[in-house]
Amino acid sequence: MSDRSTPVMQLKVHLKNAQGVVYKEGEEKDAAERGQLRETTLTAWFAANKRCYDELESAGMIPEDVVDCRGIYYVEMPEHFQFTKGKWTLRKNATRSIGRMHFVSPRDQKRFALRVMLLNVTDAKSYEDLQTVGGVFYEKFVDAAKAAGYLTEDIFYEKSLEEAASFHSAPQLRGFFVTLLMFGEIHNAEELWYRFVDDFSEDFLYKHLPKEKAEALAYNDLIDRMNAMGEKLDKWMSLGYERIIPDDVIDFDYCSKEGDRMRSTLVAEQEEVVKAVLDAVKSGGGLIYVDGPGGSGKTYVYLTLINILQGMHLKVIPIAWIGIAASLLPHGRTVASFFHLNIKDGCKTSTIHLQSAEAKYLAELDVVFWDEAPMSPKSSLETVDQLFRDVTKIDKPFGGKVIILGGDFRQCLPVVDRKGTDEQISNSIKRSHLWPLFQVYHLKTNMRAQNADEEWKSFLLGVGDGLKGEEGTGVMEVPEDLRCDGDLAEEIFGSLLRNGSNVSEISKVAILSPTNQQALQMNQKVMEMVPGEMKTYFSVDEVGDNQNSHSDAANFPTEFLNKMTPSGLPPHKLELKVGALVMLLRNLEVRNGLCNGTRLVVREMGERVLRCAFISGPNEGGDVLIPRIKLLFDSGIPFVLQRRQFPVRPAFAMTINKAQGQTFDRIGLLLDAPIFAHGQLYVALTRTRTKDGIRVWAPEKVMHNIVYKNIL
Ligand SMILES: Nc1ncnc2c1ncn2[C@@H]1O[C@H](COP(=O)(O)OP(=O)(O)OP(=O)(O)O)[C@@H](O)[C@H]1O
Repeated sequence: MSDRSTPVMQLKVHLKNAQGVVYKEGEEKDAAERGQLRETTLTAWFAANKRCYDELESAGMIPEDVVDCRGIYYVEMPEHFQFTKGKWTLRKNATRSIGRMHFVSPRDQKRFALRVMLLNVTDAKSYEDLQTVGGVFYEKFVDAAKAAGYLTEDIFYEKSLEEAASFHSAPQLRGFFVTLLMFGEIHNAEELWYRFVDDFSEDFLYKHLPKEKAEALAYNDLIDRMNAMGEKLDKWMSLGYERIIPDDVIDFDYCSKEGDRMRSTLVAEQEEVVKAVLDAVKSGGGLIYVDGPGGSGKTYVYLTLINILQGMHLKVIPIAWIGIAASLLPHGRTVASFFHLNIKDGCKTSTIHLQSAEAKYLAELDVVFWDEAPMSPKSSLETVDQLFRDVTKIDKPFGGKVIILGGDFRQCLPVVDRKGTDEQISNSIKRSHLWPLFQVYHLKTNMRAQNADEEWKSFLLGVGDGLKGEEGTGVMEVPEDLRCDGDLAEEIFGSLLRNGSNVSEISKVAILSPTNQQALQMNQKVMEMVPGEMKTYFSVDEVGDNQNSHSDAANFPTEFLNKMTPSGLPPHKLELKVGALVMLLRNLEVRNGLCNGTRLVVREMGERVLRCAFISGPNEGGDVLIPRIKLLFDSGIPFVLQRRQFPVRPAFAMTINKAQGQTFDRIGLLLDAPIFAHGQLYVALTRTRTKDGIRVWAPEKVMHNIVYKNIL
């Protein structure tokens, strides 16, 4: 890191005769000609190399006043020479710079391949030299880079598809391909499509459809899967297949009748919410927050309302902050993907263009249902407010739409990296200037566990409301009948694993802990208890923000990167067994239930593909293929960690935050590090339907109930 104060020099990456120029209107032609004459850092590098070789040929040596850049990479030039007046020259003073090549998106195939060649080739005297590999000239940079073996990613993804195709199921293979496109750096999507087109369209071919129709249907399925994730297939490829709009015609009559039927079953407090929403719709806008602990029927009320409103031909969209909650709603989407929020800037902006089809769709929406709202940062709410004002051109909150937020402030709040309590609270939607505009309705009756032990239910509410635990510290004794004094892994998983219980039984139990580190260790322990052979997958780790020069990357040796397992990333050394439970770490396909947090069981372990099955939910038992993808992590570190690995972690144990939204028959709560954040104890203890399902391991037999009362 001694380079910190070294100046950084940006180096151009442009195709032949495509250097940028500045021009005035009307002078374009002159400017273009001028541009071609002007040397850039790149063309000057070619020229410097050429001069070396010309001198060698004519004089047999390189004179002292000539730049000798033989064996020097383009990005290294500023370390040795200076660039003045369109030429690389000997440095006059001692200041050295670090070179960085301009970032190029992998989707800009030609320039990306050129950049890859520049990273790996020295002594090039021209573009043609870069395009010549092993004496063969390649018309395209992409082909040259492949021939030289620098685009190994393409080969990796091709092999992944080959392996996935052998597991054989066309819809799964299409899902797999979409994941590869979205999370890999694929430069040859079209080529891969044509290579595997028969595998992609096999289900339609099987129905004896003509080949062209079958391919069009498969291609359309890719478009729809991409759209459902808020992405566009034509970013990767745009082929001339006929567009077949999915058949999602709404049966208004059915919705209207179903809405009426469900409404007739509501309890009074639920009916009050329905009435308030219908009034808001009638009066042309309204903001409502539905508060309710788990099981109080929030989702049931949303479903009732969605049916009623669709029966009235209104446009509604259900969204949720976390993927798992979104996948439980009909056509549910995550907030960030639906509104194209920039996660990188903390959701302060959206990338939706006001002239786009998405903007038009938003302007036409009538009602938005936003579940798990307390987990959303206030910036997301404020950005969505502004977005609706912009797309509708109506300067009212949310452009006059009806917005229904729902959730439970007793549960965990938005995660703010490495920040303290104050930041967490100030990041909550309750601290937004929009919050006072929401009318709050409370659902209190637990509709899920109506027959459960009243005393336990009221104990849990006491925990959630911060009435249990010592004032200030939250310390409370672990109730005697919840205590585990022995080995928690053994108590929760021992007999299940020894007796060879089926997946469905094993999936109904879990160990929860406040920190990632404890969960990782516990997973290792339980994985060893699982019968069968262990397979180890090592990740490929790199420093990768595409701006780093060779010297930056060298500051972070691979062994150092390998040791990192930040939360949200799979480990470098991923140990799995057939029958092991794993948790997905990315929203791969929310529409199909593949969300960040979804638990799966491993069925088959290939080299580049895992075949897993859903263990719960509407897809239970269904197979899914998981590829190795590129996962990025840059929070709190001075570089981007790029890890290619299966986006899964063992899921016998998980953090309490990850368990939010899931229900188990039995949990073990591992508290060798104490609970530290708002709502964690409440979330942990409410994951089971009954008290008998809970075992707590805690030193000194105490636990901490942390509740920020000013957020409730
Ligand atoms: N009025 C009702 N009539 C019949 N069943 C109901 C009613 N309200 C809720 N339920 C049922 O109670 C259970 C819990 O309801 P629901 O899932 O909607 O709660 P929730 O508040 O969304 O819970 P969570 O926050 O845990 O997701 C569900 O099985 C639901 O079908």
